[in-house]
Amino acid sequence: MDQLKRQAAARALEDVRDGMQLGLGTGSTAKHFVELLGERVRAGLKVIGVPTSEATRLDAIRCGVPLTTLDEIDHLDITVDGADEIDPELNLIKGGGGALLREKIVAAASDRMIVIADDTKWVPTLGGFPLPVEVIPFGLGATRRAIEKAFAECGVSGQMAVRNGKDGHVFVTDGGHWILDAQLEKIEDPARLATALSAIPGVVEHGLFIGLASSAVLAGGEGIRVIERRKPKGD
Ligand SMILES: O=C(CO)[C@H](O)[C@H](O)COP(=O)(O)O
Repeated sequence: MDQLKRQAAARALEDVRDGMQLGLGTGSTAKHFVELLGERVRAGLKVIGVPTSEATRLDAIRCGVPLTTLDEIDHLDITVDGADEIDPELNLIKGGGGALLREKIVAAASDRMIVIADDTKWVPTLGGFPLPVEVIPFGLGATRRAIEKAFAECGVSGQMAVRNGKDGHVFVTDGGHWILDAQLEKIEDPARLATALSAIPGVVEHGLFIGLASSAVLAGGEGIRVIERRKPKGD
């Protein structure tokens, strides 16, 4: 599986040109991209990156990839990031690694988002992977109830749990927030659910990435498949 992730990362790297400003995703697949990019940088490629997490920032520094911020530059050419699920419209569930907020800010600031994954992430309908919802700890009970109401209005339901870290304590995001993971099984209308969740006070961000991915590079036993989004970015 790790080989497939690296193959997808290598394929995305083929789209990177000298002088590009890149968003650097988070997770085990995106980490391969950062490592391969580092090799190219050491061979003379001139690029600059914006990391989507503290973990990726440290990886990029280790690999020698120069970094900047979205305060210093006004746009990114390409963001390359992984995903937890990808549907045929290239809508995504992200946030398995807890970096969804920065990942979405960076993807939205990019001309193109290339999603890299092994082909087990390709699904007909989103929802098998628990949907991460990043929340402010204050007033969590009220936020939870509002989220459950939004789920009901959007025709989905399922258990929701506060995410714990490997140490058994509550997982705290890079932004200092908590994550609720919702087991929804099938999200028939992800765009509607995304809009409903975004309207709830206390919800900082959610892991539904609608209309952000431009293409997906899927690596599987049969080789690599590149799927281009049919509609323009943002639709
Ligand atoms: O959204 C993410 C982190 O917040 C990751 O991109 C997603 O969890 C996929 O990770 P991996 O490449 O390790 O399977």
